[in-house]
Formats: sequence, structure tokens, C-alpha cells
Amino acid sequence: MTTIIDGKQLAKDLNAQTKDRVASLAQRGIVPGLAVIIVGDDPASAIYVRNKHKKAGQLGINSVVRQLPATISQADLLQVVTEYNQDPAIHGILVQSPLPAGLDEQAVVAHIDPAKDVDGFHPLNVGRLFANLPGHHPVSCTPRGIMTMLDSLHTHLRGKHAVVVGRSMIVGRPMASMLLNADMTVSVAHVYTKDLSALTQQADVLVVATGVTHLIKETDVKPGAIVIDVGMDRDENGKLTGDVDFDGVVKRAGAITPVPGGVGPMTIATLMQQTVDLCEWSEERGTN
Ligand SMILES: NC(=O)C1=CN([C@@H]2O[C@H](COP(=O)(O)OP(=O)(O)OC[C@H]3O[C@@H](n4cnc5c(N)ncnc54)[C@H](OP(=O)(O)O)[C@@H]3O)[C@@H](O)[C@H]2O)C=CC1
Ligand SMILES: Nc1nc(=O)c2c([nH]1)NC[C@@H]1CN(c3ccc(C(=O)N[C@@H](CCC(=O)O)C(=O)O)cc3)C=[N+]21
Ligand SMILES: [Mg+2]
Repeated sequence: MTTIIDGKQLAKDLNAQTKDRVASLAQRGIVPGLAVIIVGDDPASAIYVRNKHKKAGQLGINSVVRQLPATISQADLLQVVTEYNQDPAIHGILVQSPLPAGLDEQAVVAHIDPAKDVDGFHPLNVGRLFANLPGHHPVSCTPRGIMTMLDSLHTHLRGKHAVVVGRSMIVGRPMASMLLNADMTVSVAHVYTKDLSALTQQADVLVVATGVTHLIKETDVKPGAIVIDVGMDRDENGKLTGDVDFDGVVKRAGAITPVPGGVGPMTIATLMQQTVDLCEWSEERGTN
């Protein structure tokens, strides 16, 4: 009865569309280019970057991974960004987060050409999303991928209550903006929220992005709710799990995403989609 939202399959479908778009660009001699900058040697980051690089290659996107030492200066890092800002073969630039201590992530993100900001983290693009401005602009890939997952359910969102647990720049805040732009009534919860369970039990759509293993249990969820688990946590056995106690919540939810195989694969597929978006938008402006 409960729909298990298959992020792997949805990512496959989206990647197939992206591959087709890359093929039509190729007929006109255009190859979308993605630059991924990774600073230091965080092992988790290295895995994500490898996955992104591999997927880009499969789709025909030209992906460049720039590995930089943790000891790099802020000025030298900004210079690398400048290089890609000026490179006409590069349409999307991503600086893997987190950066090592001592580097100013906000300043680096603000230095990216907003037209090449494939993560949607530049303040100009954040502002465009927040203001729901018309026209093309990149947005954070994880919440955009979640909107695609919600679309796939063909349910009516307008006027329904969305509760977003977490308020990070990468997930919670842009997620809340996108749900608000979809005409939902949106609540955002965080560590200071009083009686979290009373709030989450009112959610028709519940998005959880806290990094707290199994924060949300069966009794925290309204029967029939759509539950989206963004968490990528390790359980006591070191196994990848989410912020939602899947085995309990699946009994009550109307639809739920698994971890792994839910939001994660859609994040990567959306990054590829948005790289091609940026390439096409650049072409429309005549800057390719
Ligand atoms: N699948 C994917 O593509 C992605 C997965 N992730 C995963 O999603 C999770 C969240 O990531 P991210 O948003 O970057 O995390 P952050 O650590 O940046 O933010 C966590 C947020 O959760 C809130 N929070 C923490 N504990 C509680 C609690 N007990 N009750 C209510 N709110 C709480 C914090 O509140 P406050 O602001 O008050 O501190 C904060 O806003 C992680 O597991 C991460 O690995 C992240 C990005 C992409
Ligand atoms: N500038 C920047 N942009 C990001 O988009 C960004 C980032 N920094 N820093 C880290 C987070 C995390 N993130 C994920 C991407 C893919 C999976 C993913 O593919 N997950 C799979 C499998 C993962 C596994 O098995 O380890 C799944 O959930 O099924 C997860 C998480 C992007 N992030
Ligand atoms: Mg974070």
C-alpha cells in the first residue's frame, strides 16, 4: 500500500533524458563541461566526487576534477575558480563542501560566476529562488531532485502542509523555498523547535535533513504522509541509513524514500541535469 519512491529508477529516467539532451547538443558541436573542485582528502567527499565524475562520463558530459591540497591559500583557490569562470568549455562549477578549516567557503561560492553556479549556492541564485523570480536560474540539486520525486507521485501539493526538518543552505532552506513556491504551506523545524513530533504529525509532506540517525519514528508521522529522507548517516554497525526509521515509518506513510537508493542518486542525476541546463542557457545567451 505504501509507495516506496525508487530514487535509483527515477535517477535512471532523468539521466536518460539528460543523455538525449547531451546528444542533441553534440550534433551542434557543443559539449557540456563540469568542473568539480575538491580541496583536501575527506574520504566521503572523494567518493561523491568520483560518482559524479563517473556519471558525467556516462552521459557525455566533459567532467574535470581538480584535486587541490588542504594547504592551498584562499587566494590560490579563488584563482582556480577564476580560471573556470573564464573557460568557455566549462558551464558548471562545483566546489565540494565542506572545505578544510581556514578556507572561507562563502567567499569561494560568491566568487563563482552565477551563470556557472551548478550547485545554486551563489547568493544571487539563492535570492532568485527565495524571491521566486521568473527566468532561468540554478538551484540546489538535492531539493530540486526532491521536487522531481514529488512530481513523479502526481499528487496535489497546493495548499497542503509541508514540514522541513533542518535549515541548512544546501537542503533545508532551499527545500522550504521550493515547496513554498509550489504553493504549499511550509513549516521549517530546527534544533530549537519545541515539540517536533506534534509538528511533524501535521505534515502532508515531510522532508527530513538533519544528520540525526532515525530522528523520525512511526508515531511522528501522519498516516498517508509523503516522507522524504535526505539523511546519509551511519548506524551502529557502520551501515548507511537515514534520518527516518524506515522500518517503522513505512507502515504508516503513504510514500517514502529509502536510504540508500532514494534522494542520493537523484542529487547526482539533478547535478547532471543542471549542468546541461547551464550549457543550454549559456547557448541561448550566446555565451557558448
Ligand atoms: N542525499 C543527499 O544528496 C544529501 C544528503 N545530505 C545529508 O542530509 C543530512 C543533513 O545535511 P545538511 O543539511 O548538510 O546538515 P547540516 O548539519 O548543515 O544541518 C542540519 C540541520 O538539522 C537541524 N537539526 C539537527 N538536529 C536536529 C534535531 N534533533 N531536531 C531538529 N532539527 C535538527 C539543524 O538545526 P540548527 O540549524 O538549529 O542547528 C540544522 O539546521 C546529513 O545526513 C547529510 O549527510 C546532505 C546533502 C545532500
Ligand atoms: N558542493 C557540494 N554539492 C553537493 O551536492 C554536495 C556537497 N558539496 N557535499 C556533500 C553532499 C552530499 N551529497 C551527496 C551526493 C550523492 C549521494 C549518493 O549518491 N548517495 C547514494 C549512495 C551513497 C553510498 O552508498 O555511500 C544513495 O543515497 O543511494 C549522497 C550525498 C552531495 N553533496
Ligand atoms: Mg552540511
